[in-house]
Amino acid sequence: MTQFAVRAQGLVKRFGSSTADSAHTAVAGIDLEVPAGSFFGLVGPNGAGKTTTLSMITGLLRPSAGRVEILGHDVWSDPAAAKARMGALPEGVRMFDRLSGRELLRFTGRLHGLPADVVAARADELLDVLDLTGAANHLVVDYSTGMRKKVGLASALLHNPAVLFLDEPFEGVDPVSAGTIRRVLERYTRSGSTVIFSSHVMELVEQLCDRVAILNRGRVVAAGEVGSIRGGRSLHEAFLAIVGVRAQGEDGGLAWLGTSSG
Ligand SMILES: Nc1ncnc2c1ncn2[C@@H]1O[C@H](COP(=O)(O)OP(=O)(O)OP(=O)(O)O)[C@@H](O)[C@H]1O
Repeated sequence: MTQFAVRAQGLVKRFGSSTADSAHTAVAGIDLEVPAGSFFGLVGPNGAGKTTTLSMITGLLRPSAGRVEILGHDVWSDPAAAKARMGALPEGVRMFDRLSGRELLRFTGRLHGLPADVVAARADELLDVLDLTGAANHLVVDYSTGMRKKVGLASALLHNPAVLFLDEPFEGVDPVSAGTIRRVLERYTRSGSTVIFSSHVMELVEQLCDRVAILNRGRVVAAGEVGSIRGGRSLHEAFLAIVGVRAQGEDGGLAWLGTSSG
């Protein structure tokens, strides 16, 4: 029987009053099944609902409707069990950035209840693998975007979770750091753990993931093995065909753009 790392049923998120005209449905009923051991990509155009979906799945945002399980544990009725099994690198969530990288990892490890010596050893190893040893004693507030992503990834991995959620882990990251992150994730999934990450970089999703879900306007419009979604095309082409691109010339207007007046 397939074991699911993540099972989401009927997830809905409405922002604003549910009755008023101003209510906005960001996620309009999502079902998602991620088999344990998958490298799973969540893709979609801007505003499709990726971050909102990941936030509901990881217990950061309460759904308006629906339920989510992590390895059989309900995220909202049994949060401690579900959260013990997951690590997350959310987008835009503040870190304790007045700590150094090493302090942040040690603090995170102690929050997970790990013994101090285990935390210290794992923190040093993660800092080394992620090329952060040289910056380990610098404040996180002074880190570059790529360094912040890497220390966030280290924090998410420290307690060796079975399921890892990453919201745009490669956004704003240079190719060297992206390669480092990639190697760590590949090493992690080889041991049977599960990664679910959102991205706009189709080439990366195509190379890394075995399964993918395409979101558009708050719904899953395609999901399955990457090969079957691609259907002989590149994932980029499949994405454009499934999501739909505006026909040429439909951009209209902007006749003034590029016609210099002086
Ligand atoms: N706190 C909020 N209040 C109101 N609307 C919100 C809120 N958060 C997200 N939304 C809306 O929900 C929709 C989905 O947003 P979300 O950030 O989940 O999309 P996304 O697929 O992650 O987009 P991107 O690729 O641009 O990061 C958008 O229309 C967004 O404006």
